[in-house]
Amino acid sequence: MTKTTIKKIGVLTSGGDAPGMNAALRAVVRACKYYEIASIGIMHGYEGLIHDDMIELGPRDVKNIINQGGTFLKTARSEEFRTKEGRQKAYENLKKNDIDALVVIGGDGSFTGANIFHQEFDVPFIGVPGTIDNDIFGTDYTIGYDTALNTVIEAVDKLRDTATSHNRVFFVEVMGRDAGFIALNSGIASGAQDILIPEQKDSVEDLCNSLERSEETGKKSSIVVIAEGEQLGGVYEIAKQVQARHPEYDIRVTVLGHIQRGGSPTCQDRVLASRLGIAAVEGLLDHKTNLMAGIRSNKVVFTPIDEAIKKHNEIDEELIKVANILSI
Ligand SMILES: Nc1ncnc2c1ncn2[C@@H]1O[C@H](COP(=O)(O)OP(=O)(O)OP(=O)(O)O)[C@@H](O)[C@H]1O
Ligand SMILES: O=P(O)(O)OC[C@H]1O[C@](O)(CO)[C@@H](O)[C@@H]1O
Ligand SMILES: [Mg+2]
Repeated sequence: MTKTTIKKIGVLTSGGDAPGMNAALRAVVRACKYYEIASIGIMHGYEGLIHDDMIELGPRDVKNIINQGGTFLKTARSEEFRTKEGRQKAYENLKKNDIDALVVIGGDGSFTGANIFHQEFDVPFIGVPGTIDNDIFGTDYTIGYDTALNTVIEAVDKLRDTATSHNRVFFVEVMGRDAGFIALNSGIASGAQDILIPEQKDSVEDLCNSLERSEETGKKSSIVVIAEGEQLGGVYEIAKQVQARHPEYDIRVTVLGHIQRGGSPTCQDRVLASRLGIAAVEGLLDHKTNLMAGIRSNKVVFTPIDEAIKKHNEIDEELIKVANILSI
């Protein structure tokens, strides 16, 4: 199937939604029109392939969505697609709808699914990294990450107001079950006293030392940003352990949760999504497959999907240093 002339591209969004997925969808649909091929939107991620839930899309069908969070196509974490039978059904529906290739907008799991599907049925695909976590190798930024960061700092700025008024210590949990990019960058931008991420070995003792150090120099309230995937047992457990060592601290915990996944995408996410959506279509028309379109040093690049899935962007040590120096 790889060398078939592509006349119709199917596009889906899969995994956790991310602000900017709609802008990517819009770009895919309009690029298809520009290159005079058809596009079809597959609903609910891989579920829509399995259950033949798809809609033909033209340029006007994706109007007024560039500014909207969520995903017009809906998304899902499809258990059935993890099975051979589920993927067989997906392939049959793909043939039935004359779809020649796929654009998969999602995260590492979605790319893994597409890769297995390709190995089994030789369906060409290109991945577009849409996840707030920024945990995908081969791109400096994933779609949704910048918006999520801005949502976090807006929330933490508000928490700072009340923390300061009451002389409190706030522990704020942000998303990132495996990655600390949101925590590290939002923590720096919101002036956190400490930032705990899964990629770093932290301890409650070090955290207490940091809080005590700032207290000694006159600090009356603090914000600690903690990534969801941090290894010390979760934000409530960390707060409990700090409270045990410092009964005098007035501690509060805030879990920002799914608020981080919503909202109108930032300019950066809209532009990124627009560029990558077009690149994915152009790549497929150029008979590229099993690649992810990403952005590196502000240039569109393609990375083998295996690398995008298996390799990891390292946490930038310079950012750790910045966070440490500024929390003096
Ligand atoms: N090994 C696999 N085989 C088949 N399908 C898979 C596999 N891994 C993931 N998928 C499919 O991809 C979907 C999305 O994967 P996952 O839930 O890991 O999210 P993601 O794409 O990594 O996005 P995010 O991490 O941002 O939420 C899964 O629900 C499943 O349908
Ligand atoms: O919406 P769900 O299925 O609870 O998933 C939450 C997870 O999805 C993400 O938002 C994106 O991968 C993670 O940061 C978070 O751990
Ligand atoms: Mg993932």
